[in-house]
Amino acid sequence: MLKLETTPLKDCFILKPSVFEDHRGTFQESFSQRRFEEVTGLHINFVQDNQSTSTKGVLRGLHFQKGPFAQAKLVRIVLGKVLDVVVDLRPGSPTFKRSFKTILSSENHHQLFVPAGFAHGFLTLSETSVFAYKCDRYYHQEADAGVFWKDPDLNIDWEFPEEKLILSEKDAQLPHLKDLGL
Ligand SMILES: Cc1cn([C@H]2C[C@H](O)[C@@H](COP(=O)(O)OP(=O)(O)O[C@H]3O[C@@H](C)C(=O)[C@@H](O)[C@H]3O)O2)c(=O)[nH]c1=O
Repeated sequence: MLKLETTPLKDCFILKPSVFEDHRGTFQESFSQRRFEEVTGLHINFVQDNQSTSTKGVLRGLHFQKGPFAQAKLVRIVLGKVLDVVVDLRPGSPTFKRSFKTILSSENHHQLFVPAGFAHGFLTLSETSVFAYKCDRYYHQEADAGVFWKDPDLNIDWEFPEEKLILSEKDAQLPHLKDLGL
């Protein structure tokens, strides 16, 4: 069984797979194309799987790929706990510039579907995290883009002490929405 829960953002949803537990541990189908299509009605050809590890306080984001390289992503946590944040950057969408945040953890096993045209980021809340995601477009360095995590126009409460955040040099210098003409 795979359950879908809507979010306040258009086309963005949470997937909750069945998790089987026994004396050995747990089992889940972390992705089944057939079940994904049945539950979402979407036919998406995921072509790249990514995995990153982070320590507590690492904030990656908010990222997207520009134009024709925009990626839909199906994101999940393999180990640990993160605050996952998405922003609808699709001009014309009824939820344009609105954000949504949710906890993804190896306890709740939730997955988040991030539509193409969204910016995405996450903050590691556990001592370490292993984050995994599927993308429907290949990585293109030239199309790599992002929005500053603390953009006042987004007003996202990351619920974490700012002085303890760890960012890449690139992410610390990302533009604001208004610099992107959004
Ligand atoms: C994303 C990506 C990065 N790279 C390389 C580029 C760079 O040398 C190194 C680290 O890249 P980054 O610093 O961009 O990695 P990271 O900050 O983890 O980027 C990721 O953040 C999350 C929030 C997302 O949503 C992803 O789509 C992706 O943008 O890995 C690839 O080779 N392929 C890829 O698909």
